[in-house]
Amino acid sequence: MPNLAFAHSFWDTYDRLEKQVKSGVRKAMQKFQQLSVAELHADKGLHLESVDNARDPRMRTIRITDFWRGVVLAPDDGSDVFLLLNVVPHDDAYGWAAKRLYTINSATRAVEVRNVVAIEELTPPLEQAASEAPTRLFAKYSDTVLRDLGIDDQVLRAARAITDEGQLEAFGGLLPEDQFEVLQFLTEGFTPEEVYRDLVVERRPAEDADDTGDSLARAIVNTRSRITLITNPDELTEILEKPFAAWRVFLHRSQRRVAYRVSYNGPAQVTGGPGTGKTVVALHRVKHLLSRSADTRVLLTTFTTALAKSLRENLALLLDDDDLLARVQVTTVDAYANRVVREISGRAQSPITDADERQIWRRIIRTQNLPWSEQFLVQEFRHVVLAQQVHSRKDYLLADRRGRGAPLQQAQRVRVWPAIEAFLAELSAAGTTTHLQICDRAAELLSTANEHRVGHVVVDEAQDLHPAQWRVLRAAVEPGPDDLFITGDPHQRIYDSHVSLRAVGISVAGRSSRLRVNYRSTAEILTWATGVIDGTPVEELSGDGTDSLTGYRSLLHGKWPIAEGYSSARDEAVAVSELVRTWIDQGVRSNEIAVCARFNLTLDKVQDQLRADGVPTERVKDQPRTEVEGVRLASMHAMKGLEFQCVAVVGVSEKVVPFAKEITPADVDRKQHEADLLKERCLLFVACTRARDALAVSWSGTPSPFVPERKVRRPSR
Ligand SMILES: Nc1ncnc2c1ncn2[C@@H]1O[C@H](COP(=O)(O)OP(=O)(O)OP(=O)(O)O)[C@@H](O)[C@H]1O
Repeated sequence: MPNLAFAHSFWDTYDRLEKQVKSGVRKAMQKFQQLSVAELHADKGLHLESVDNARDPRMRTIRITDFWRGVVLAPDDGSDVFLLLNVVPHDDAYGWAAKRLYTINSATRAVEVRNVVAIEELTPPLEQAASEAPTRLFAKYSDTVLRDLGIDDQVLRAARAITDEGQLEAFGGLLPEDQFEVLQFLTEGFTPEEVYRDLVVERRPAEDADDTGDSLARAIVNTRSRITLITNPDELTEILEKPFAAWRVFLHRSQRRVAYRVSYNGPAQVTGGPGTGKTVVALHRVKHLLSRSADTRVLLTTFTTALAKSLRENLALLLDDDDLLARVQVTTVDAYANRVVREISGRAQSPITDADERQIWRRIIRTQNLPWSEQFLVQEFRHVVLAQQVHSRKDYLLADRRGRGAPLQQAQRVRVWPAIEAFLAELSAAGTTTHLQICDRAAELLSTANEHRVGHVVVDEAQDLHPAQWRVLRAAVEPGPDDLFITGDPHQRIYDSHVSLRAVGISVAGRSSRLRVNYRSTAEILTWATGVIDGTPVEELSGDGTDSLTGYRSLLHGKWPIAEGYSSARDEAVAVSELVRTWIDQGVRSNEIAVCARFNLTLDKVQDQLRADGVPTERVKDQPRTEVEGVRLASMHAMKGLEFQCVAVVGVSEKVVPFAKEITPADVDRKQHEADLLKERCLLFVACTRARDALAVSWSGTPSPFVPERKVRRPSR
């Protein structure tokens, strides 16, 4: 019986195939497990046939349905592993298969694929253009150095013609994977010795180091980062049934480079737009850190309880080993701080809720007859007093209020400080505190309690963390190599926390990488959603300069999002329910559909309508288990970090997004006004980028000014 293996290019399309095509794939795959090689060739239904003019003579197609073909690499060296490469519509399959060539990398011994036709066509014009250029990107490396790193003749010729990084990136998708990665590493300033150590040695199987007799089967086993080999029938069923766990097995080049880098000489940061795999990278980094020593302990942490729950579930999927899992603490920063204080000081903490906090501020505004809003005082306390650890009137009068909008005159500060004191006195009288104060207490205690520290901290969704939360993370781990690994996206900052990481003792200079390819949403959804941000500059994650979405893209295609207005909220709820039912009729599971809104009240209306129409629903805040059926309903804030096949963002009307109450009037404070507007833009951006295949945005009355419909251009295919 032959063996079967799947290349990562297969999953890129498989996940999105319709049910009937998927079932065709499953049936075809079973034949590979049931028939001998001779029987496979003779099977009429499978129709295993060679491809005319294929550059790789091992290329074959198989019949999946009338309209779909599978593309397979058939061994011709006496080995027995068939490699499934792709599932492609009939008319495109032959073109796809004819241009690709699979080879074995001379250094890593892994299977790589290139678009050989495109490289041949593009190299001569590139050489022509380069003849005029003053420098070439790889001029300083000799042919021998490049060959030792696995670069072969064709790639060497192309590399010699490349003059800058932009050209390399543009060419990259055509080049064999490991070779492209070697070239990327070199352009990023790594020495050939470092590339050899971090990439070649890491991938090349030790036992094969001197073996030159490569067979396709052996190389497939060596290509664990891009190919999964099926060793028993149950595994086949499992892998085809659970396609979205593909991230466990395949990391894309840029992801693997950052997640499995042997070591960083201090804190490292990974940024990237929504869906670029930052969480996936954080999880794999944990796996890598655990593999380095048997007693490594890791704190994997994030912002909200829902995100921590999802990290915990996904880490269990990735590690699948209780002993490894026991060495990782997965929790929110606040819960971690709380636990540290409880364990070290022996006293349980009772933080107040946001609602209680606001109530106290309202009372203080009344009794002290203050001219500021409760929102202003909440922010002043959070972003100045707690952020900068201001403990006295004198310090407050001198405090730097950078990022807080209009300056406060001394006379005004003199009036604010008694309000702050009154607030702190109320907390103390009631025996309570705030989460952020607990963080500071934990940081203080950790600085003298080494035994409570962990070996490494990995932080996901870092963009909303407050300086006090950063301080506790800084204190949780001894400064040094691989102390902190931070992932986040400043375009998804929805709580207005602005931090200079350097100021809290975390410098990521020289250890910062960016992911640019979105693996979640279609290019159509991404283009539309990016229009919500409308090019507004956003502050970098580390607080140094601004961040942009330049180069951010998706390789997937689908339908253009639906953006639709209704005359009343009732009509909108009816239409949304109808759309949800259409998605379900098309085969989408109800738990893969989300409806989200700025307010819970809007969700109540849609929920009533869905129930009346017989559609099961679940509120995300109730934390239903992933497999429980029911359309998920969530506020925009609660959508952070989640994803669904289809998403309806409802109630996106003029008065709701941005929500007037959250926006400081421009005449009161222009800077804060702009910051508040950006926060609301980011919120809508987060909600829209949760959708994988379908996005619908709706409103009643006048649409939100952030709805970009008419301004953005559809991506070309
Ligand atoms: N290497 C991979 N192979 C398969 N799927 C992947 C891979 N990397 C990411 N994905 C998928 O892309 C989606 C987005 O990944 P992830 O949640 O890690 O992105 P993110 O950058 O953290 O997103 P966000 O910032 O929007 O929360 C997930 O469905 C994930 O499984």
